[in-house]
Amino acid sequence: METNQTDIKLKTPIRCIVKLGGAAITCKNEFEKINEANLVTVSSQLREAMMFGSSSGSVLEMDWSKRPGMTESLVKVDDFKEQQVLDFSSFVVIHGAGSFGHFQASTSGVHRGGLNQPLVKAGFVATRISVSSTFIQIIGIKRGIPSVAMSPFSCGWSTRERNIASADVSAVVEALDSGFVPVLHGDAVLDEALGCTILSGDVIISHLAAHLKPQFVVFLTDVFGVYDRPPAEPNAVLLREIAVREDGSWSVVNPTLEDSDKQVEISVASHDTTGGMVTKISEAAMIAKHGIDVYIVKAATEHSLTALSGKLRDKIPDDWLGTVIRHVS
Ligand SMILES: Nc1ncnc2c1ncn2[C@@H]1O[C@H](COP(=O)(O)OP(=O)(O)OP(=O)(O)O)[C@@H](O)[C@H]1O
Ligand SMILES: C=C(C)CCOP(=O)(O)O
Repeated sequence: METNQTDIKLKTPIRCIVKLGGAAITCKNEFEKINEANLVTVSSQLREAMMFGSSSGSVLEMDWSKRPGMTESLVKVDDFKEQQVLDFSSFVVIHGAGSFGHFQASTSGVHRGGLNQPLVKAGFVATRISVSSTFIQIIGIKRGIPSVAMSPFSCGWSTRERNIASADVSAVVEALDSGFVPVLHGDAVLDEALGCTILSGDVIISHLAAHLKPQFVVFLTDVFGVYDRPPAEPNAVLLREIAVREDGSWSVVNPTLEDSDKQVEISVASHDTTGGMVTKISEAAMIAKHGIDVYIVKAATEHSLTALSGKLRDKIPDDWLGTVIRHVS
């Protein structure tokens, strides 16, 4: 894999890489519909976690621009002159597509490649417009978080047979070192073998974690964690802890199942072009292999705030709902 980074040195160690799952921040089955309530709560929780648990202090929107049709911005340029420099811990945010991008990509087959076909080429363009608009709305609802957009396609990321072939993280490192919160997203990218494909936010987070070595990784989604079968099915059991072995294989250690190596049953929405929960678990296992704890948790809940705040690193409280994926030697 050509990743163009030999020795990555961050000025400050990175605390957390978080994925805002498309199933949580959008209404995944409705075309291009944001789940605004979740997004607002998630943004507040992110800010609180970045500010080391403090929810106090004035929140200044980073963008005071007044656009046609918008009411007057509450923030004025002069407000920034009185503001103290805020001490944020280092986070990287990646958001999934949810109801943005997956519909365009699946109807035109962008994930399967074939850029020489007019429908695929148009689909590539349409997918990128859609995922970029999600992005704009997400950073629009920011809570004083100095976020900057870094689209994988625009940063030159590409794949070969759907695996990352080139993904220079130096721009992400520079943004972090300059005090910004880089925001990346699942994207349509060029593929050396297929022409094009869809790069999932779940794969991006795993690539970044391998190179940036955060203290922990959080996947926020619309269910409490990984279940032994699709959570809508009767008697689905939440898997609280999954142990990943040196060779990347994994098994459930809590709760104790009759057959701990039994694969979990997973359903994936028909318009999902990136594999849904299947991809998430395998990428989470890859991350855990590096000794980085991964938490899969329901967004906009007390459990997601606990995970984002890093409190699970010492001890997992009995009443915490979510799935921990960690390395065992
Ligand atoms: N065994 C399972 N355990 C947990 N969730 C499952 C399982 N099988 C299917 N699912 C479904 O997986 C979905 C979450 O995965 P999905 O990839 O859609 O999340 P996301 O990362 O939030 O979205 P996106 O990929 O659009 O960013 C849930 O809505 C859930 O119903
Ligand atoms: C362009 C698309 C559909 C990106 C998909 O990213 P994901 O939702 O994180 O799997």
